[in-house]
Amino acid sequence: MLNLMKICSAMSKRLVSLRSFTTCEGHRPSLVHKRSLDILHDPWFNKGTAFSMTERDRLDLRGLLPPNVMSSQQQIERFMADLKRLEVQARDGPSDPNALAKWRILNRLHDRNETMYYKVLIDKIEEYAPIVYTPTVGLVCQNYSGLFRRPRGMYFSAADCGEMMSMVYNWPSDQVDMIVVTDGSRILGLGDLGVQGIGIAIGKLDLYVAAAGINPQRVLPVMIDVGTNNEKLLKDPLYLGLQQHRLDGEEYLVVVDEFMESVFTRWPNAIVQFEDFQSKWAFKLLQRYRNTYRMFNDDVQGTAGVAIAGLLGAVRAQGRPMIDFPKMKIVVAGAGSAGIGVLNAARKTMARMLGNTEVAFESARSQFWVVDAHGLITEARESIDADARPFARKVNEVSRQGLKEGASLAEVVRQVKPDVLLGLSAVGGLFSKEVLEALKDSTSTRPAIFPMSNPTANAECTPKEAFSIVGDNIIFGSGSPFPDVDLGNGRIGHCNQANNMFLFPGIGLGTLLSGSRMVSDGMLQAAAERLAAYMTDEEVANGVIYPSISRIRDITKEVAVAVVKEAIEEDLAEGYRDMDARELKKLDQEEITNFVKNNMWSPEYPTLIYKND
Ligand SMILES: NC(=O)c1ccc[n+]([C@@H]2O[C@H](COP(=O)([O-])OP(=O)(O)OC[C@H]3O[C@@H](n4cnc5c(N)ncnc54)[C@H](O)[C@@H]3O)[C@@H](O)[C@H]2O)c1
Ligand SMILES: O=C(O)C[C@H](O)C(=O)O
Ligand SMILES: [Mg+2]
Repeated sequence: MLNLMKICSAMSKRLVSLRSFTTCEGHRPSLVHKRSLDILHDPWFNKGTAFSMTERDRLDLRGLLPPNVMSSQQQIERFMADLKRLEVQARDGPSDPNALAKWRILNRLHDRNETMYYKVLIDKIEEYAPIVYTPTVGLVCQNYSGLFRRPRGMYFSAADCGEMMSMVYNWPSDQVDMIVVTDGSRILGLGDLGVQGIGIAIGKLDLYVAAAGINPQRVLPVMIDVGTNNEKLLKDPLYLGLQQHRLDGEEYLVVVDEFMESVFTRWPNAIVQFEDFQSKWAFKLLQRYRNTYRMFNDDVQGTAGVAIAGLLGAVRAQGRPMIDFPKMKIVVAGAGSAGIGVLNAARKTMARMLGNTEVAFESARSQFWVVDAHGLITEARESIDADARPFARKVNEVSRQGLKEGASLAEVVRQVKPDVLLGLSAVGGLFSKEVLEALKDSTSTRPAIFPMSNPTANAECTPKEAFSIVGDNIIFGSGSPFPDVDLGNGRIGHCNQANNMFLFPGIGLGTLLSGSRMVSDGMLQAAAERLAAYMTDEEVANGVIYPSISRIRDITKEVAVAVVKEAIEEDLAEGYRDMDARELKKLDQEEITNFVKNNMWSPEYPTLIYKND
């Protein structure tokens, strides 16, 4: 008896200690209010052939499944065998001929069994991120009307004005942590895809689950359908969205304002990521909401951070000290939401390094040359976009360099001999042979080339073109994934993926767990700096300036830790669940890391228990 009491007391102590250290969500039993087929049709609870016999009895599933109980590993193997079989049968998609077929199969798995879907995605992230995310997600959006099967996410249209506050209650989940919203007006470099742009919100949230461990029951993809200016879609009888031209001006703002008010009324702790809004609205909406709501714009702010990390990586790769960054000459092709976001952030970073004075900020401006669809932007241009104006070059300054208003990209590269050539233009092949030849005269020992536009066909150049024309000793980073280049003699030209996927999941997770009411500039800067410092000196010397996608869960955790720390330091952190602001402030670096790790969802089947109420 005494022994039994000792064992019980030891066990209860162990339970208490387990409770205080293990908050991993996957291990808790889940209460389920359904039985039978309702469970099998519910992707949140469905385990398919992995339901144990006792669970099948308890949940009235016996006879509804083949008798053999499979382990989750066996399920994955069966699924993988099917997926691989298809690779030799199907033919569609551009860079990967089977890409769309793979997406279809993965999407069906997503509909049937969320846990298994995310297990596949996490275990094989390198292979399937390019399918559920960039570049295939672009193809999916283009073909969405044909691919649409089961709805996923919410659609708010201009026709719903006045109704949104009640509509948000149609979503089945009382808790929503992450919302990704688009209006479909600039999907990757593919232009206005209208309602079909929902695919981009779904793809981004897939990475939120896979990389940041946001619970898939608490994500919400959203499409705000205010019409489309894509004439082809407007004429297509099968188009799923509103067949009208886009609302603009006040009419547009009324819709987005109502959406924001409605989602934050129901889910005050949610974070809203704006994605793929045309530049014209991207900046305006960011300014309009960023001090009131927990939101950020991924294309403006996420991209800026990823580019800063890449630019600092390029300085390191040249063997120069970081303080040399403000001396870099940078040519940017593209002055849209992404290009201007990068320019603003790079200028601020340079100014900070130079002492953060007004003089430093002013002088940093002269490190950039911006080329858009009309060529080099100078003050001589008749109408300059307000967001691009701070980067318009002075006429006398550029004339000393042999350049003038509207000079071509090749001329600019030839005259400036930049350290970095960065593309966010959405124009495939813009870094032509002529442009890359001109870059051979760069004054840098190791010029950096960043064709960041997506998807693959919109990349300004391929790594093969860059390495073969400019030379082996370059740094290369593209928005879409490309294979490394064989340089011969066992040497590899490394192709980095310079994509905002290395930041947005960590920014979202860090904001959520800190409970910060806003996403501050400091939090974004901390995220970028963490990414910049992530690679070792040896990796950087080998031209590896971003992690491989197989490490995305780790870098995301690290970025989230940096964001939480910064939110605490700025006194913005209000806490998350049991961890209130005061507790949060007491945590050291290791404890913050554990806090983040323990709150990341993993795809493991919980034991299900029936509860009737
Ligand atoms: N890698 C990433 O993480 C990442 C992040 C955000 C955006 N992007 C990509 O960047 C691209 C642009 O996005 P955006 O939101 O800024 O688009 P946008 O339409 O707002 O801007 C495009 C810009 O490119 C300019 N441009 C067009 N033709 C040009 C030419 N021939 N030469 C030079 N400039 C030219 C336009 O004038 C405009 O300033 C897209 O392809 C998008 O997928 C990549
Ligand atoms: O979606 C991506 O792959 C990156 C970026 O947000 C883009 O718009 O291209
Ligand atoms: Mg985007």
